[in-house]
Amino acid sequence: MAPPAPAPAAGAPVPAAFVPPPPPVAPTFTLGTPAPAPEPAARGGFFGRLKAGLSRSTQRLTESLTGLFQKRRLDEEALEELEETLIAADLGVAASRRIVERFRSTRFGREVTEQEVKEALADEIAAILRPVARPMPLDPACAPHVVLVVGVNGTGKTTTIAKLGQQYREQGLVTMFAAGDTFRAAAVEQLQIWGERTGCPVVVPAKEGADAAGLAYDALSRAKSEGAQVLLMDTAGRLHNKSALMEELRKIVRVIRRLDPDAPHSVLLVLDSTTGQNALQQARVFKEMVDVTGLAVTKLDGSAKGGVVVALAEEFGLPVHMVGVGEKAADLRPFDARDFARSLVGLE
Ligand SMILES: Nc1nc2c(ncn2[C@@H]2O[C@H](COP(=O)(O)OP(=O)(O)OP(=O)(O)O)[C@@H](O)[C@H]2O)c(=O)[nH]1
Repeated sequence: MAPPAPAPAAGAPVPAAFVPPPPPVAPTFTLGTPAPAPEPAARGGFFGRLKAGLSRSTQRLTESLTGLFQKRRLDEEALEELEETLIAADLGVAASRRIVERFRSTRFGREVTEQEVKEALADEIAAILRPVARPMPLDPACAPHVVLVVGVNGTGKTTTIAKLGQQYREQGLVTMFAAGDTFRAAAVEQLQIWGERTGCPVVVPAKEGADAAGLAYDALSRAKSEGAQVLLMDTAGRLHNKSALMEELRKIVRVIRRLDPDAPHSVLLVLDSTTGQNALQQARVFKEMVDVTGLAVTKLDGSAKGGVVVALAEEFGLPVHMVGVGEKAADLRPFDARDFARSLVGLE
């Protein structure tokens, strides 16, 4: 598995994935509506990447399952081992228990094969994920629909904004970025580069350390006056200073509501799947700070802890709007419960 490419730096060559967007096509208003290109190929490609990407997570889970279910009676001991395996694969205690209880009530005492167990597991996992697999609703009539993008630094916020910007532009939507991580010059610069590559104007702070809420206000005023349909706002992610960050995020929300009482229309929390249980903790903390409306789970390619998506679904029930399975704009895709569940347990 190739390691993630480094974040773009000023003057870095343009990655092939971020070629200038093609001419706008008829607008569709949910993220990542599959391109009208040959459907099986597109799906196969994405499913293939998800499967390949999740292989480290899958391996962790299936290695234990293989030893466990070589035509074996599903007794108490086997159920206990199954529960431990699921917890070790980052699915979380609650979801693991729930799945095991379903196994107990439907298959207890029966002789089961590994294949049967995998199929049944995939079904149970998909059942937990299905209610949260929902695309991010977008209403360009809000003029603009404001998406506040929050999360710890390094989880993939800026890249996710860039990918979304590219996709929305391809859908013909006038999209703008706000570089709200005002204390990190590198973050502002990075967003400016992505703005140039994706053709999305970027509102930047007047100086390093400028008030993030002021920047947000300026960005929304400009987006309104320039007729933007979507405004993607980057924010700081300094979790070590939780109370200052909370104050900053709340102030941003207060201030932009002076211009649009319904803003932000979405608060997208970006979580890095490779951090496993940390992602759960981050979700808890950010939910306290701000009214998170949905999740983007990144870096599922190459994560050994992809099972954490199940734990997130079980604990928070927040919509998982999109998942990142690579560096390209097209690698940010809507979350499909069945595909994910089957990939995780190593099924086609
Ligand atoms: N493999 C892979 N890498 C990703 C994915 N999403 C983001 N990345 C990489 O993760 C790294 C961090 O992403 P950023 O977008 O810079 O993260 P950030 O949250 O904005 O972090 P700061 O810029 O530090 O605030 C970059 O190298 C991205 O290319 C993904 O889905 N898969």
